[in-house]
Amino acid sequence: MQVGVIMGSISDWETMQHTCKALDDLEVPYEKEVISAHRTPDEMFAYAKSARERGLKVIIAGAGGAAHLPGMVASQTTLPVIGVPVQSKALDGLDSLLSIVQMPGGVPTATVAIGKAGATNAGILAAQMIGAFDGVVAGNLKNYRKNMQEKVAEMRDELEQK
Ligand SMILES: Nc1c(C(=O)O)ncn1[C@@H]1O[C@H](COP(=O)(O)O)[C@@H](O)[C@H]1O
Repeated sequence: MQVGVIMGSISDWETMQHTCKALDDLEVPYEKEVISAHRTPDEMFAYAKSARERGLKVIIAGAGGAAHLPGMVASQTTLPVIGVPVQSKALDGLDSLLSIVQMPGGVPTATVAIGKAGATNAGILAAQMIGAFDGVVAGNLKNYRKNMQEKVAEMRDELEQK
């Protein structure tokens, strides 16, 4: 597996399924797991520490509220970590976003937007990181962009009918 997709709770799946969909579309092999820095700290450390030797290239971590999972995973690996802020009920995901993005200097996490669009972008960004060194994935990304452009062309046709 090239990408590890982890989430703090099964309740994050509604968001994180969009990360998995993007990786499926781009044909990047991934594994998925529920792991929490707060609720399963020992497993979180073991996962992060063993990630590189297990062959992962990128970790995508989604969490909501006090979203410490991406940052804590990043502290235990030198693989790139992409954090997905899950939209929380109480604060609409602003808490998740700030918990993930405001890392101290020296331990970065790449941070995407809150919710579905961010989750999709996390998958694409991971593919782009891998595609920097992998011609097959780079080709899949090129096709993905081409499809997007074709969809915009369809929108233009549709707009003309309005
Ligand atoms: N932010 C974290 C972490 C963590 O950062 O370790 N573990 C769980 N959670 C978050 O708690 C929220 C509510 O979880 P429940 O729905 O299980 O109560 C989820 O969005 C999860 O990501």
